[in-house]
Amino acid sequence: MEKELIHQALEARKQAYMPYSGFAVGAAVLAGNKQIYQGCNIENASYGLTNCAERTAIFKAVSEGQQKIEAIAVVADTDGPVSPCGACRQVLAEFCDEHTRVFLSNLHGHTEEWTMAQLLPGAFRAGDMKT
Ligand SMILES: O=c1ccn([C@H]2C[C@H](O)[C@@H](CO)O2)c(=O)[nH]1
Ligand SMILES: [Zn+2]
Repeated sequence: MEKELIHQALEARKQAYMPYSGFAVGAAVLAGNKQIYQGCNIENASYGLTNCAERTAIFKAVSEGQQKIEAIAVVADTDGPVSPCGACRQVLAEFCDEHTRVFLSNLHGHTEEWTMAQLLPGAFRAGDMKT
């Protein structure tokens, strides 16, 4: 499973739209009945509107009715395993539980496995709100 997910993230990375940073990222989300949703980073001339590969993949899964992410892989050309940004960690936390497996890798196959709880300890969740 882990190898296939990382492979799918590598394939998704080929679609990256990154004319401003030149940094291509790919992600693959495992959800539902072993379905995989791929994502790449999509930049914008208004830089702040850039969407990371992780969020692209998550939003694709959710928009297809998958609200429970079982695992995610992320790949980029980094020295060590790529490190997801804070925004993506928070968005991931919305659709993962603390045990969700997170595979972070680079082009050399240097891979680390994290849990969601390790990726964003103390994540803010809807259940925290007293409304
Ligand atoms: O984990 C990460 C880190 C960065 N990026 C993208 C955003 C931007 O397009 C480029 C440089 O930050 O890489 C991702 O997609 N995922
Ligand atoms: Zn991000």
